[in-house]
Order: sequence, then C-alpha cells, then structure tokens
Amino acid sequence: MNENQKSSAEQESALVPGTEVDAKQSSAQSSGQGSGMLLDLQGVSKIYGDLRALDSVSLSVPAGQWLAVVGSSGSGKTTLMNIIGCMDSPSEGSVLLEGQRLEDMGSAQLADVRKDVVGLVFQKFYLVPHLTAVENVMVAQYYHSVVDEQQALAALERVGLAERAHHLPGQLSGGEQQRVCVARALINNPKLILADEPTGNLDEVNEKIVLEIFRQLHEQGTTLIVVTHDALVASCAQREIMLSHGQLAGETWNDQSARQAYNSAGGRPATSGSTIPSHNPANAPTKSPKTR
Ligand SMILES: Nc1ncnc2c1ncn2[C@@H]1O[C@H](COP(=O)(O)OP(=O)(O)OP(=O)(O)O)[C@@H](O)[C@H]1O
Repeated sequence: MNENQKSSAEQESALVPGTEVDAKQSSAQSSGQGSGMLLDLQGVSKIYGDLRALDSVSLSVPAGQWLAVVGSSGSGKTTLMNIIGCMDSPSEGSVLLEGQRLEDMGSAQLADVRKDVVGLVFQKFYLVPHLTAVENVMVAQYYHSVVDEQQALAALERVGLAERAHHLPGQLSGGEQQRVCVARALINNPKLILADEPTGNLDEVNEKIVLEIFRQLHEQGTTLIVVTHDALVASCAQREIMLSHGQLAGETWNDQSARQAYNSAGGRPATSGSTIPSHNPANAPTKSPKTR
C-alpha cells in the first residue's frame, strides 16, 4: 500500500470495522461487576418511538462459545449485533464485554474494543473500492498493529481467494467480496467474531469453506456469534437463540456438553422482558451436534 492509498484508506476508515483513526490509548475501566462470561447483556432494550426493537434481553456468552442468533426479518438480530459490536448503544440495560461495562466507556475506548476484541463480518461494511483484496485486509492490520502482506495473503488463501488477492472489489463476485470480509475480520485474531449472515451471498461450496473456518476458529477458542437465516448454518453452532419482535422466543442447545459446562459455570438461559422462553435449555431435548 503506498502513501496515497494509506491516506485514502484513512478517509474511508469509517467503512472498515475496528479501524477508527482517532482511537486513542485505552485505559480500560473494570466495572468490577463482571460475571466471568465474555459477554453479558443485562436487560438490554433498544427503543425507537413505540417500537422495542430489542425488549429487555438478557444473555450471557462464555468465552469460546459458538452461538447462532435466528429469527424472522425485523426481529432485532442486527440491532443486537450492533450493540454487542459497540456500534450502537442500548436505550436501557447494560452490556459487559470481558467484565467491562460498555456504557462506561468513551468513544476512544469503544473504538479500541472494536479494534482489539471484536472481528466483524457484516454485509454493510463494504470493502474500500480502490484497494485490492489483499490491501483491504492490510488496512485492518494497519490500524491494529503492523502491516504484513504475507500474513494478509495467507488469510485470503484461508478463505480460498489466493488467486484473487490482487483484484479490486469491483472485479470480485458478491460471494468473493464476502470472503474478503471474512479474511479481514480474522486477520487480527479477535476474541469475538460477530457475523451477520456470513454465508448469505455464498454458494454451497463457499458456504462450506466459511463454516470450516468458523469450525477451526471455534476449536482455537474464538467466541462466535452468527446471525443466520439458514437452519443448517445455525445447527453448526453449539447454542441457538431465536428472536421474535425483539424478544427471546426460544433457546436450543445443539451441543449438550457445552450446555452442561455453561450451566456448571453459572450460565443462565437467555431471557427477555415479558417473554417466557418457549424452549429453554432446562427442558430442551438432547440433540446431537450436526456435522456438514
Ligand atoms: N434506526 C432505526 N430507526 C427505527 N427503527 C429501526 C431502526 N433500526 C432498526 N429499526 C427497526 O427495528 C426492528 C429490528 O430491526 P433489525 O435490523 O434488528 O432486524 P433484523 O432481525 O436484523 O432483520 P433482517 O433479518 O431483515 O436483517 C425492525 O422493525 C426495524 O425496522
């Protein structure tokens, strides 16, 4: 990446998750009220006028869990992911990430969390159009630590795009662009991957590539939260929650040993305002993990 490209990339950094130019040194504040979970949502609501896009959702996610979030269009999935990813703030309730309350953080600290803890695979975060695939991955490295082209190329190879590394986004298919976004999210080894419809643009072969990467990340201990409309993709997760009209409509465990570990660690079923979950882990039938 030359200096002109860097400068343009800085101007467009708002398009790239975790790359805010004005991020200053974080002085992480501990709330002292952490639950031992990587993520803890406590009565989180998002209110737009009369609409409760999220309605008092409480949800704990331990480090290393693979969670799927399902629900019909407009049920609040993206709203939830935006709040967890520090891109939106709740109208009510608290979000703790690594025991730190997000509402106690200033914008620079939130930018650091986005940069250091979270990797985003969101369709709305487009690639910088005048940078090649590998340069788009290197932008994320640039704002995180140091640029390493070989590492960026390896990340693209991991998503099956070695041959397309030097193409501009406009020269890539929608599915290929999506995979560049996956490579960009992985490049800084985030603890938490938030993926909103990560396989939405992909054919079956590419969907398998992405799911296999998620499986490897899960085995390495990365926490994954994946919004999907695809029941097969959801079934790869250890745990699924379903949203409906901003409320929790169901919770299912696909991995019973993960469920036991979660319960032993003091984890509680997800809940929301006035809804009694129709399907909670206390009475969930045993379901074998599916493989693809
Ligand atoms: N900025 C906003 N102002 C007003 N209403 C909003 C805003 N953002 C989202 N909503 C509403 O909140 C509700 C939840 O939206 P959200 O995008 O979270 O749904 P979703 O489950 O992700 O849907 P989809 O699957 O279609 O992406 C919807 O009714 C949506 O219209």
